[in-house]
Amino acid sequence: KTPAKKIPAGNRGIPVIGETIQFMAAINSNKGFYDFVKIRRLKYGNCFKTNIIGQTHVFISSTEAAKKILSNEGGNFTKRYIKSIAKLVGDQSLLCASHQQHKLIRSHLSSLFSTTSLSTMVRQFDELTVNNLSNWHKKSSIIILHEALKITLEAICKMLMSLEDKKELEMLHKDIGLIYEAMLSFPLRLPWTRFYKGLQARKRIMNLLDKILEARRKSKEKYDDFLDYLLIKDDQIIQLTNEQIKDNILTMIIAGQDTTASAITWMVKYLDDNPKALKNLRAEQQALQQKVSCKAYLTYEDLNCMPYASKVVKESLRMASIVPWFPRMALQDCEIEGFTIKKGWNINVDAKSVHFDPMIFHDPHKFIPSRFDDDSKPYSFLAFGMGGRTCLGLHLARAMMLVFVYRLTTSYRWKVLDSDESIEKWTLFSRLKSGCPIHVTSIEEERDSPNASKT
Ligand code: HEM
Repeated sequence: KTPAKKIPAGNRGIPVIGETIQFMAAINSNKGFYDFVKIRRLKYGNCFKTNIIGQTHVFISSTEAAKKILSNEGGNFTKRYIKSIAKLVGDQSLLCASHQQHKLIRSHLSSLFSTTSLSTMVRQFDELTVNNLSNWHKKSSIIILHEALKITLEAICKMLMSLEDKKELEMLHKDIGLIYEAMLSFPLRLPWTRFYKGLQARKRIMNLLDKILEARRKSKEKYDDFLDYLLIKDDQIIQLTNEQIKDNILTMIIAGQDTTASAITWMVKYLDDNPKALKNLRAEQQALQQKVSCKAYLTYEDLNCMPYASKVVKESLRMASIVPWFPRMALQDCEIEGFTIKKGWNINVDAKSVHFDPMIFHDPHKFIPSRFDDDSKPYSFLAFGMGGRTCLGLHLARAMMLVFVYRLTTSYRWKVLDSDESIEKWTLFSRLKSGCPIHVTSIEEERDSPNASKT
């Protein structure tokens, strides 16, 4: 006899409103919105049910469930974001497009992330990082998050559409910030709401992209960027429409800037907390510096000579779990690990809890890069998702983190000035509220004056 199916436990809250208020309270607290999930998982176990903004949400946390849902072999699930996110990124965005549209857009976009474009990106990102870091020792403090947001945005905009105009970049920076703040807000279009301000910011960005697209279509010049590739006329390939191009350029900025900058910030903090790991890392990076010192900038191949730094990056991503869960919707009634999942329910893969499962990662709250010396269990490292919706920018994100950490560890020693671990409110991706302020001392100056401190 087959065992009876279970309905996930949980509190559906009060009629209509469900647990929306508790969810919003978590977003608005300095523990971050994941706290909503954490509290319920501790109470109900690895699979629980709740109701947010009129919808049933199940959260599930295990490598087996992650495999079943993310590999989606039975075609039981589709990706689904809450309404406010869908409106802000646009309905042609890769994040929200229908299954068929997604296939078409993803195939266009993934061809852009070739080894050749990654090599160009590494060179460009390194140049931006070197310039940005060059005067840090002259300042009393540096907020890592702010600097990382600046360089990741500049790098991504150059890669996508050769946008380098400082004024336009500044405007874009502000508007992308407004969109982030609106992503988790209640979708009310009233002029004083975060959601409305986010939509206005989206409009301004669309106008800028219209201008860039129009100029590009008229231009005879060759740009070596994503936009040029997307506009190439080829009868064999179905072309993307203007709307598809614009929504997906915005999507790549949104998906790439904040995530990578937050990951860099967490990495700097974890290294400051773990002097032994930092010492190992610095030794590796300084040895590499000796080898590559004849070149002005790092190459993509140089990143292969950073085995320890690669594990530092991976461990930082595990602990930070920047995207804590992955939202999907059940397309039909199905069963996962003995639990009944009804058609139309949202089912979220709780990646953060897999990352902190002591049965998978020993001492999960400790920063131990060497844990990745051996291959990890399938579907246990989920920082970039898995399956057909895996992060498109994962190699780029890793490369940016490696370049950044190389430049930081070979140029400076640093001390974090504020150890507050609060999470910033209203952000979709987990961000340190302090932004990780640091004070740096130059390693080069230290060499020149042997009595300088070596903290
Ligand atoms: C450390 C930085 C990053 C992290 C942690 C990250 C994480 C993720 C995760 C977890 C997903 C999948 C979510 C799901 O399955 O529901 C995703 C999707 C995506 N990411 Fe990233 N990402 C990062 C950087 C980037 C960068 C730099 C880009 C591009 C410039 C990018 C572009 C995308 C896109 C386009 C998708 C949607 C793919 C699809 O739905 O087919 N990401 N990312």
